Order: sequence, then structure tokens, then C-alpha cells
Amino acid sequence: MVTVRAPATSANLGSGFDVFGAALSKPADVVRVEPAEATTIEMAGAGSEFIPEDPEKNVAGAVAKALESPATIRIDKGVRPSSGLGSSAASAAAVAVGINAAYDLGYSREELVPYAAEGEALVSGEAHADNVAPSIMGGFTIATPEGVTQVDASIPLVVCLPEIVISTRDARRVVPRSAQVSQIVECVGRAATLVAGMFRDDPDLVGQGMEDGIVTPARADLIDGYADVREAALEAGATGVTVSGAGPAIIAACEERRRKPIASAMLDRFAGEGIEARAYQTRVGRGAELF
Ligand SMILES: Nc1ncnc2c1ncn2[C@@H]1O[C@H](COP(=O)(O)OP(=O)(O)O)[C@@H](O)[C@H]1O
Ligand SMILES: N[C@@H](CCOP(=O)(O)O)C(=O)O
Repeated sequence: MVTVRAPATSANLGSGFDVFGAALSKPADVVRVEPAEATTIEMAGAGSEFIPEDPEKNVAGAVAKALESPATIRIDKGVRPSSGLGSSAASAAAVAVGINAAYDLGYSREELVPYAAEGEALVSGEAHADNVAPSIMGGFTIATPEGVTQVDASIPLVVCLPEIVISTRDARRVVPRSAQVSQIVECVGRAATLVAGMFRDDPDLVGQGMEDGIVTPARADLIDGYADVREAALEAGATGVTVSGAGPAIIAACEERRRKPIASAMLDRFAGEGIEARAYQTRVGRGAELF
């Protein structure tokens, strides 16, 4: 039997819709995997009561099927579902890494990404790899059809998760179908700035690169209090703020020493709107770890 800790992730980071992702140092799912005749899944932890244990409906089952390796799987959720923090991806990543080790399949971390993305196809309708790539490989990742480019960044972050549920499948329906060339030009500039910031471990550049005028405004409309919480984080010293993944989590980049005041400011603003929330003072961190 193997045990894997796979981290939550934040996809898109504003300007990198369906491409950029970052592993978060916390929270994480912890998954135990043991080879078996047929796949069975047992769930525990945050929001597990809302997640089906049927292998046909759980991302863990989809990944075991894609790898043609049935297993007894026990998932302890640290990342609640429909959070915008790659909850489904954390389980998918952990199962891919766990089965690879338990069956000694010999895949590299990058080779495991498309298998784990089959879990995302099951729950969101598309095999987007921007959450599973960082959860498996760690750091900041650029996932394209050609493969994954990974950067070992360590930018300090605050992630604020309100008690609102937004399914990724629903939030993909509000994504605009087209954009003006002028918007695309601006987005390319922002995305390039963010990548430079990750390479330099520079929170100012990363924050600038998190601006986005194409996908994020449509997603922000689904999150009560978004504009106020974003403003509060910027006033408290965030270098950039955007929707994490498909939401409702909101992510802020910052200098290390600003994490605490930013977390308090975001929580206070949500509380002022009558919305319960929790904040993680985190950073770009490691990928899935085997125990
Ligand atoms: N192992 C799993 N972990 C989390 N969610 C899962 C899992 N298996 C299936 N799901 C389903 O996936 C959906 C959550 O995924 P998603 O909307 O992408 O959330 P998130 O934004 O947190 O990744 C829920 O409908 C949940 O029931
Ligand atoms: N690129 C995807 C990312 C979804 O992330 P999640 O954490 O909300 O599942 C999208 O924006 O739809």
C-alpha cells in the first residue's frame, strides 16, 4: 500500500485560463492506494459527504480506469469540492501518483498528467490539465497540448475560500466564446509578465500578471462580495488578486509579511457581507509526495 499527499492548486491565475496553475503548500488531500481486483473508493474529510464513492462518478475511479490499474482507494479530503482550489484534481493527482508507485508502472511525473486529467474530464466535461499538472509536479506550471513546463517558484499567497459552492462545470458555461484582439494583446502581456515573475520569484510581477479582462469578470459575477474582498486585499498590500480556478476561492499574491493582514482583511470583508469564509496563508509549493 502507498500513501500520497497531493496539494490543492490554483488554476488560471487570471491571465492564464486553462494553462497556468500553481501548487499550494496547503491544503492537501491524503490518499491511500492498494492494488486490487476491482476499484473501490472510500471517502473521508472536508466535504466528502457530497462526493460519490461510485468509481464511475469519482475522479479516482476515472484515473484508475485510465491507467488500467484497479485499486482499493481511501481519500481523506483536505480540499473541499467545488472550491476553485483543484479539489477534484488533488484526488486525481494523488491516485495517479499512487497507482504508478503501487503497480510500479514507471511513468514520469509529466507522463502521469494526461491520465490524471481524465478525472477532470469526468467532473468538468473537459480534460483541462491546469490543476492536475501542478498537483503532480509542484511549483508553477504551464500546461499546453505539447506538455508541461514547470518552474520551482515560491511566491507567498493568501487564498480565501467563502462558504459558497460553484461547480467548475457551471462556471465553464459563463466563459466568453470570443475576445477582441486588443483584449488578447493585453492578456498576452499580462501572462508573459506573470511567467517572468514566477521565474524571478517576484510577487510584484506575478501580481501584475494576474490581471485579466476576458474570463475573470464573468467568473467574478458568480462570487458574492468579490469586488469588495479584492479591494480589501489590495488595500492590505496584495500585489494582485483574482479568482482562483473557477471560484469561489479568491487568491492574492503578496510579500511574505503581508499574508496575515491580507487574510484578515479578506475575511473581514466577507463577514461584512454576511458570508462565512476561511483563509489559507500559503505559497507556491511542492507537488504530490509519496510516503
Ligand atoms: N475525489 C473527488 N474529490 C473531489 N471532488 C470529486 C471527487 N470525485 C468526484 N468529485 C466531484 O467533482 C466536483 C468537484 O470538482 P470541481 O467542481 O472541479 O471542484 P474544484 O473547483 O474544487 O476542483 C463535485 O461535483 C464532486 O462531487
Ligand atoms: N481552468 C479551469 C480550472 C478550474 O479549476 P477548479 O479548481 O475550479 O476546478 C477553469 O477555469 O474552468
